[in-house]
Amino acid sequence: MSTIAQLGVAVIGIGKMGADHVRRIEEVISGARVAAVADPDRDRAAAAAARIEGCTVHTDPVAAMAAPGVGAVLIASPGPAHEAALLAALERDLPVLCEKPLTPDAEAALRVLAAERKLGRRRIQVGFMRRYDAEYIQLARLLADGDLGRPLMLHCRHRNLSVHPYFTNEMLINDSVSHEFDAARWLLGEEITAVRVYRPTPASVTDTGLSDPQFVVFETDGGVVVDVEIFVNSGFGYQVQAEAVCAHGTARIGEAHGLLTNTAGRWGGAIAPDFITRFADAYDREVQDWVDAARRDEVTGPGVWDGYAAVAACAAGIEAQRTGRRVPVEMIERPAFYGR
Ligand SMILES: NC(=O)C1=CN([C@@H]2O[C@H](COP(=O)(O)OP(=O)(O)OC[C@H]3O[C@@H](n4cnc5c(N)ncnc54)[C@H](O)[C@@H]3O)[C@@H](O)[C@H]2O)C=CC1
Ligand SMILES: O=C1[C@@H](O)[C@H](O)[C@@H](O)[C@H](O)[C@H]1O
Repeated sequence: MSTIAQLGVAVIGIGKMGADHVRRIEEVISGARVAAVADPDRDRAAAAAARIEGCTVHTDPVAAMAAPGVGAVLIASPGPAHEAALLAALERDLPVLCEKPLTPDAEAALRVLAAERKLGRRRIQVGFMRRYDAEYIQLARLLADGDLGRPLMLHCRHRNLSVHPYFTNEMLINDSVSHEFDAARWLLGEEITAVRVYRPTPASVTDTGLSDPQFVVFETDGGVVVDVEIFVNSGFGYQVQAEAVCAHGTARIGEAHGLLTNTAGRWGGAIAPDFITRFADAYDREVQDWVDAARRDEVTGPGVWDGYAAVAACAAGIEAQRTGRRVPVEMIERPAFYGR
């Protein structure tokens, strides 16, 4: 097996996540360098490239993919821009790490799936970083061991300090709850079959009409019921918690992260401000794994099928959010190409 000496990565979209991934590739992980960056905001892209020798700056993602030294693509643009970038990367047969959501709707996800199948080999990994988080991995192993018995329910809480002002109700599902859809599929090894969304009297409604918080309930084909409190402008910090209720016990992650203090008649600790802090280790492991696999010409992380399954659940979630009804998830049969 041959291994590429060092992977030259084109990073597409240099916002909050893209800039953090540029730093990670340059300063944290091994085996890769940032060879090109692209953002419609040229100054933003130039600022990220400023201290990186040989890194070219582009406003057009396709030009970045064609730049000298580029052998892989990391997509961190907003969801609606993912399909075009994914198809362009597949046309060049480049390995890709694409931030979630794969796409904002199921039709676009199926076009990406068809393009990868036509290429004839898996090239795309989707950025479901919770699969690389130490606590999630512990929970996954515990459930797989079976000591607690059959999982019956998952209770999840997903709170952000705040989100971008452009965040919408659809993004609450596509960008935020997509993590719980993927985590539940991965933890349980089951597909999601139906989604319902409750909208309590909101704490806030933003200019985009985002009503916050919301409560999402979904079912799996193994009969597990999952509930998710999603509260994206909570104003107090970033919390991602999950509790599995099984036939012979329960298991909980995400309760307290980091230092706990006892002083002056009080105990307490800090809450992470955002995902960049809370999931720093998970992103590092995710990107390192992706680079290592890409250098061997492989994809080992969550792929297009996982991205599509989450998008299909999101589509049902958005319809459920709009109508207040229980909406079944519509999915195609899993192609043999994507294994089991
Ligand atoms: N895995 C995770 O935990 C997280 C994933 N994300 C995902 O990362 C992506 C980016 O999110 P943020 O960094 O928070 O957004 P952001 O708004 O901070 O950054 C997006 C950047 O993409 C640029 N952009 C817009 N259209 C573009 C296009 N067509 N081509 C290239 N660049 C374009 C914008 O100018 C901006 O600089 C989204 O898909 C989001 O869901 C975001 C936060 C955490
Ligand atoms: O992926 C993410 C963001 O896009 C999303 O906006 C947040 O709600 C999530 O917590 C974060 O992990």
